[in-house]
Amino acid sequence: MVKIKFCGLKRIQDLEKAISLKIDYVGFVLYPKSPRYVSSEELKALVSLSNSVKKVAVMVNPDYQDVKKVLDIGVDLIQLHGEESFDFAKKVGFERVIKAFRVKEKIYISQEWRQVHAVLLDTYSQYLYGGTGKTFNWSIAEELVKNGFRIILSGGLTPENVQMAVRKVNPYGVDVSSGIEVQPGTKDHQKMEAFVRAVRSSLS
Ligand SMILES: O=C(O)c1ccccc1NCC(=O)[C@H](O)[C@H](O)COP(=O)(O)O
Repeated sequence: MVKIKFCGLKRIQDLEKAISLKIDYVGFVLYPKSPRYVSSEELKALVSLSNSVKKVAVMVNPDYQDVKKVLDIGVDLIQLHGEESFDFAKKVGFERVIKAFRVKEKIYISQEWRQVHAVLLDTYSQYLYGGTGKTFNWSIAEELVKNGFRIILSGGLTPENVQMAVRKVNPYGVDVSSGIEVQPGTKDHQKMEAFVRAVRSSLS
């Protein structure tokens, strides 16, 4: 079954809805310039309510000390969403890292990155690190899956297009943020349900 990650959760009621849908990962954005930013205090409260789901902290070019503090709060995985090096991921611990790569027209990802928990492919923008709501050429993701990468497909997924994406790419997982939102940081519960339904019926 394709794994599902909802990202950019800020509100307790959205987290509770995500948990009730039995998805696999929830993501909290710790990048201060994001409209989906959560503070350490907010993170603590959200993490304490998320027992039955993997908790992912999304960070952009963090210091190792900041990563350690976040792991101490109880998150399971760190999504490195900037230009972090392979050595930095090694220091964090490969099993705890989702490495995001932002795709323009082409991308080369060296084989050593296959050691991390998963590689997340998102859409490149010169203005935003994430949450663009835009798709990229899924053939690039399809190729990396065929080359043995554990890919979480992201960027512009919605309840309407996710089934097509899963059928084309056959990813390990899918990630969505703005496609299930009313506005940045406020999730739409009907869209959350529709997204999960679409993913779970995509292979039948
Ligand atoms: O969502 C953000 O605001 C964000 C800011 C800085 C770094 C990463 C961010 N989001 C990371 C995610 O994993 C999003 O789910 C991903 O970019 C897809 O977003 P969307 O295209 O809106 O589904």
